[in-house]
Amino acid sequence: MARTAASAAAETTVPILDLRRLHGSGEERAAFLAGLRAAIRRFGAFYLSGHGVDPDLVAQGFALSRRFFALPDAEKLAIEMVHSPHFRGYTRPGWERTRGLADWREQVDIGSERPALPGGPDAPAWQRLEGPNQWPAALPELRPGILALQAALTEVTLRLLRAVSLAVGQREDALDPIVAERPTQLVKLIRYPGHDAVPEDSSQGVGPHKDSGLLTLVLQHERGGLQIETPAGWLDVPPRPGTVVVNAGELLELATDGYFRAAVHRVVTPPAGVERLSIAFFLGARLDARVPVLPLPPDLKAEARGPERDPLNPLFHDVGANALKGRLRSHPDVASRHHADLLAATA
Ligand SMILES: O=C(O)CCC(=O)C(=O)O
Ligand SMILES: [Fe+2]
Repeated sequence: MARTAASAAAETTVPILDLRRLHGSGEERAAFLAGLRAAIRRFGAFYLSGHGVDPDLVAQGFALSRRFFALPDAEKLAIEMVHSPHFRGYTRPGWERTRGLADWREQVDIGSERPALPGGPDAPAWQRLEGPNQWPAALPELRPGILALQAALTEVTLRLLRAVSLAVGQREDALDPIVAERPTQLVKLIRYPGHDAVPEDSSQGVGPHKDSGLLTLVLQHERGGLQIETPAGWLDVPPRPGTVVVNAGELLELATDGYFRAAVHRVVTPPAGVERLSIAFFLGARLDARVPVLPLPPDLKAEARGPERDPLNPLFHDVGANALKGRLRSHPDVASRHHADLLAATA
């Protein structure tokens, strides 16, 4: 049924789903899957409880993040992203862009820890996204701590992805081929400085966007600021103890032919004197895969609107092209230093 602005306005938060119910009785499992489908269809996002990620790993992740951001600028800039053709490393506040405007946050991008591919003139451009991370010499604990967290978040997100397939009437392994062996993993440690530390005319922590992969988990440390766009306006998604926020990404929008739409979301700059830490985990598909359009059952197919057509943000079934699009746009300094040939080709 079409949602009216009035009913959406009554909504104060996105639903909470308990992943333990997926492994409960038949009835619990069915209720979980129905709730999952409804939440992604309606909001593109939800809270997930019962996810089983070790709270100590999460606490350690935030502790490491805090220590990293407290390092002297010279230590952080030693691993600045502009040194990495693979878009890994540190980005200073104001250097990332969303829809052309500066995002007032600093962050470290830590992707799948794999060697660079050989490349060469005929290699597909997405191969440039694979390669080693940059690790700070001044904080050697970061590497094991964040890679352990990345592994735990990958495991739960893959489990959730199988549930998403079931929720739209597929076999649970329907999307396995596009994530087998080498899914795209990205952990982003993020710090949003308070309003006093950003230019006065901006409250853009990160501007409105869709995530380019399959599913994103957002861990928020104490402070809110994340908002999801709904027909009735922006909905706050503050932290809730024991939960993570899950966003559907562009590849799920493509796989369901728009039955699901990726969540448009943003983060608002915290008040003066307050900082906000978050850790986002992005699960994408294999960069060499093509996202299939799943054969939805007729009742769902009838409600699939097709993927959104936004000239400013075309969506690509070729996973590598979709991932590269987002990276080149968000990090123009990396793009012009390492990938000027691609910019010239798409200009
Ligand atoms: O920091 C957050 O809460 C969300 C970050 C986000 O949406 C992103 O980095 O894509
Ligand atoms: Fe995002």
